[in-house]
Amino acid sequence: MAESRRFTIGYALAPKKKNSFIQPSLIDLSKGRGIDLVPIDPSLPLLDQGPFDCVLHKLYGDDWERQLRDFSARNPGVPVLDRPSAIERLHNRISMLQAVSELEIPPGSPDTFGIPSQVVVYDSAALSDSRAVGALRFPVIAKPLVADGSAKSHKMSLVYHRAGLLKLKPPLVLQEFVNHGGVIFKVYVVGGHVRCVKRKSLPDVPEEKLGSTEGSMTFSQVSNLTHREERYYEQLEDAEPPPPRFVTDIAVGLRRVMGLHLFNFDMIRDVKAGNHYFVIDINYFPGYAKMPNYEAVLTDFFWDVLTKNEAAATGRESGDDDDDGDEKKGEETQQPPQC
Ligand SMILES: O=P(O)(O)O[C@@H]1[C@@H](OP(=O)(O)O)[C@H](OP(=O)(O)O)[C@H](O)[C@H](OP(=O)(O)O)[C@H]1OP(=O)(O)O
Ligand SMILES: Nc1ncnc2c1ncn2[C@@H]1O[C@H](COP(=O)(O)OP(=O)(O)O)[C@@H](O)[C@H]1O
Ligand SMILES: [Mg+2]
Ligand SMILES: [Mg+2]
Repeated sequence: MAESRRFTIGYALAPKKKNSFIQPSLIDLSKGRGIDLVPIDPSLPLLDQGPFDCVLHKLYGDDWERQLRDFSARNPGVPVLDRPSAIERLHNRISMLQAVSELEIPPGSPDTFGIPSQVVVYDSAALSDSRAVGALRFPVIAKPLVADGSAKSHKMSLVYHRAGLLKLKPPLVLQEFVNHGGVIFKVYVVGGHVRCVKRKSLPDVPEEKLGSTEGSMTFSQVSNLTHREERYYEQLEDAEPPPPRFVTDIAVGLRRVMGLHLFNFDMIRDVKAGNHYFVIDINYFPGYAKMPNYEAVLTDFFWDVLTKNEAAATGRESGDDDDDGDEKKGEETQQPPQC
């Protein structure tokens, strides 16, 4: 009896990511579908490793990107998830959110979306220049411009008043703080699969405090903090999720515009408008292990990428000119998201 085809996915991940994502449950489920997940050693040349049917990665740095480019040049038929040139825009908090402005969503939903007003500040002098920051309404969140996975890139300040800007260290993005009921919606995208989950966020700034509160408050990765306060759980449970169709439309649009398969985005609902949402953050290859049933979702995705790629390669060999390009590798059926 003929052996069934097995696939090998090489993964290159930082140790923390490897520990959270490469769980025995994922390895076993994938293995059962004929997919072996094999670590890539980033300290050795990528070209000396493999062979791989697909490369999965989240590493930063020019050397790694060069290695991936060389790998793709030598192995043009092997999908690399995702292309470094597509990931690049997510390393800068301005180009990241420009993707949202590029979306064309079919009309029909009563819900609307956008990004908060923001300005980029490259040097300290601009922090006291009213031409640069004068149009912003306070409070604002100061976010490091670069989102490179470092602890520093997640360190933010909620600044209540213009004087609070002076101690900040550019380059950074000043973004208007939006009262949103203390809950964010994290939308995880894995190819065609979309899943929305609720997480705690910064609490609203009461109207009476606006304009009167001095100074600033620093914080980091607030949605990952383990708060025991019941208030948060109540807020989370009570929060009405955004309509699934609306979430899917944004997810599909972002995926097309960015050319990425693996990402999530953070969305908040303006408490004032009620049906207006702001996308505030987009992350490449986020913490999928926190997504319910992530093993099955990722295994299905791997299977789709590998089998469609193989079918395309076979078509190419047999002269069937049906190559619809890298963009379509890993295209799956669209699932409605759940919150
Ligand atoms: O580690 P986790 O599970 O908290 O995942 C982080 C993400 O959390 P999330 O899934 O959105 O709740 C996290 O998302 P946020 O930026 O916190 O919204 C980032 O994607 C982070 O990657 P990096 O530090 O920006 O390179 C992700 O960190 P890495 O696992 O990629 O290091
Ligand atoms: N414009 C905003 N208005 C209100 N809260 C915000 C805004 N931007 C960010 N936040 C809060 O700050 C947190 C971190 O900001 P985010 O841009 O998601 O950075 P990170 O990449 O570190 O997750 C969000 O999860 C949310 O709680
Ligand atoms: Mg975030
Ligand atoms: Mg982020």
